[in-house]
Amino acid sequence: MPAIAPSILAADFSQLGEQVKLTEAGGANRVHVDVMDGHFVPNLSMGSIVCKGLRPVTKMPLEVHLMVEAPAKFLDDFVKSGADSFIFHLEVEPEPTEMIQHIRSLGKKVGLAVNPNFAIEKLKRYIPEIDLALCMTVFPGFGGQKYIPESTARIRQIRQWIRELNPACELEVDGGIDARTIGEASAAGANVFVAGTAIFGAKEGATAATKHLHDLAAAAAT
Ligand SMILES: O=C(CO)[C@H](O)[C@H](O)COP(=O)(O)O
Ligand SMILES: [Fe+2]
Repeated sequence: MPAIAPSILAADFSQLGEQVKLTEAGGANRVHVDVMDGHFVPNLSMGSIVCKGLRPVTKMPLEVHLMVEAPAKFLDDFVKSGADSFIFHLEVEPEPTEMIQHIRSLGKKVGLAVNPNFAIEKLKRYIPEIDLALCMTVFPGFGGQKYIPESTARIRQIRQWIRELNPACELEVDGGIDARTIGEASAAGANVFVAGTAIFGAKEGATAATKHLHDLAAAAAT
């Protein structure tokens, strides 16, 4: 079963709780919280206070995507604020085992992300240690970008390694996922789909858009 993770980066922050509930009504499975520090990526976004605000509003797990240079610094505050899982980048932690174990010791799930120009071979050896691999399908830092077509072959390769090394590991895609691209990513082997603009910017509303993406991903799944 595919999972849809609405990225609140694209939500209307004047009514964030309501926006998240709309996606939950459409069958969303987890909330994707994009944390940017202005160093690892050229943009600033949100911190743990957003998780604290959302925690009482939704039953969905809160997944924190750390696009920051020093992810370890922020973990405790996010845990206190109700975060359920952390994704950090292999670019900033080239030897990630200690960080993976630290996140597990906090009782949280752990994901490892790679940017579109990062050698995925370096991710391979850590697949047995993680709960989720995140294949970025845009360069991180901004919502509303276009899916990079070369991502599809990368997704297919990572899925093959996951089958061989750790079949329980999830494969997430993030960036430019919409009704036109989700089928391709799903057919290539992704099973968790982050979508911001395609959900919160949808003419038909966030509930219908979430359901539509879910149906398309399920129909294309291999
Ligand atoms: O990590 C991210 C950006 O760095 C976001 O999760 C991603 O861009 C989602 O936005 P959209 O669906 O609009 O592309
Ligand atoms: Fe993200």
